[in-house]
Amino acid sequence: MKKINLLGATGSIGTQTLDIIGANPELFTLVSMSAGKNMDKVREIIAQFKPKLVSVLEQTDAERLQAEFPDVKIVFGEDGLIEAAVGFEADVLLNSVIGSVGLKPTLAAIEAGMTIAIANKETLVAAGDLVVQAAKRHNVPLVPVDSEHSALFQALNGENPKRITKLILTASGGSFRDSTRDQLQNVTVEQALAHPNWSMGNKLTIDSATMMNKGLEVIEAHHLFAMPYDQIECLLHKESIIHSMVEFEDTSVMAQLGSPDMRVPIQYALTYPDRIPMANAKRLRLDEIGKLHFEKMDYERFKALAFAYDAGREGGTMPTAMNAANEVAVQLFMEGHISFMQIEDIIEQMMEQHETIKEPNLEEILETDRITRKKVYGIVK
Ligand SMILES: NC(=O)C1=CN([C@@H]2O[C@H](COP(=O)(O)OP(=O)(O)OC[C@H]3O[C@@H](n4cnc5c(N)ncnc54)[C@H](OP(=O)(O)O)[C@@H]3O)[C@@H](O)[C@H]2O)C=CC1
Ligand SMILES: CC(=O)[C@@H](O)[C@H](O)COP(=O)(O)O
Ligand SMILES: [Mn+2]
Repeated sequence: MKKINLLGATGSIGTQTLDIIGANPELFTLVSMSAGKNMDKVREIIAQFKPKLVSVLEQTDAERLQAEFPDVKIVFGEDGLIEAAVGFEADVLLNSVIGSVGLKPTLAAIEAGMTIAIANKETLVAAGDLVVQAAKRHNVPLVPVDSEHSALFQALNGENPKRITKLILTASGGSFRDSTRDQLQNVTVEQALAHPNWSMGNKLTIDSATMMNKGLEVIEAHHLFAMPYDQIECLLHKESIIHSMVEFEDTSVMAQLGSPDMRVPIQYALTYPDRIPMANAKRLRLDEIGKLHFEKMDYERFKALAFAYDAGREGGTMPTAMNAANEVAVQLFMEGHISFMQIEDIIEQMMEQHETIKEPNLEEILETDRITRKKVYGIVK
């Protein structure tokens, strides 16, 4: 029986993780969880999964929940999130919170010696070196949940990493993949939220539309697989059937395929190195799909992806600043304060202004994140 602590339990990855836990009660149990503000969902989860501890964002919500569920320990805020990550000697932290707020709980869980199943890519972008170094120091596995990285992880199973020539991340192109840059001037939030293949949380769906998601994933891959940026390539693949590929010295290419269903990589992260059957999943029928399409990535069209390569190559606190600028800009776009194209402008401006700290410590990373967010709010005001 694997004891799981789940951050972001009310979100897209969180609820799909709960589906897997619920479908396999003899294998997995939910010990501790966190949520943000969705209290209706929290009540449902407590009733079904009976976790020992629940962390929420706001103190007032925590007090109300505590009165309703006296047998559950209810905590809140940043400290609560850390407690939810490390509590009760659980075996695995599945981190599916959104944003760099996931960094401190991840480091705490690594220090507690837990296996980390990581969906929360912003943490790896903001502080990949720190997280990977800590995981090595504590001999803790970092198991990817993100579909592309799970694909790479699977394609690399049993391979000699020295023989890799490149990692190929596939990209759907997002909601505006068939639009020119001119056509993006007045697009709406609703249009940006219409992803062609995946049903995901709002922030990630917008990231996919700007192609910043692929940029975050390039940096994520750099850290998870210790691969130089020159050996990480992105390829447009509209169907999201090939989830990513690895090319080796002998020219062989290993790909992982499947219908777009995040429960597959989530479950694999929980059962690795084993596999178990997947309830109600659609089997891949290539004879029905017929054709798969591939296009060269256009870095002029998808500027945010080019920014991410720049930030990754610069290293230090530059990816931290880029990520923080993106998180705030996406929020401001969703709230109607800026246009879609201004997301890129803000990221570019913040990266130009940022003075990189090489080999930053945790405080320097947190300070970069805080200052960048403040600057973005400042310019938009
Ligand atoms: N969705 C997907 O298919 C995939 C997601 N990922 C990554 O997984 C992570 C989660 O994505 P996704 O599930 O889509 O996101 P969602 O927006 O659906 O869920 C985010 C979760 O985090 C909680 N949350 C939001 N803000 C805070 C905060 N400040 N403090 C504590 N908790 C907070 C939310 O709580 P509440 O809703 O209660 O407010 C919710 O539980 C992201 O890093 C994303 O990039 C990676 C690959 C695929
Ligand atoms: C499901 C998943 O892993 C997302 O991160 C996905 O990658 C989004 O797809 P695109 O960014 O390729 O549109
Ligand atoms: Mn992905």
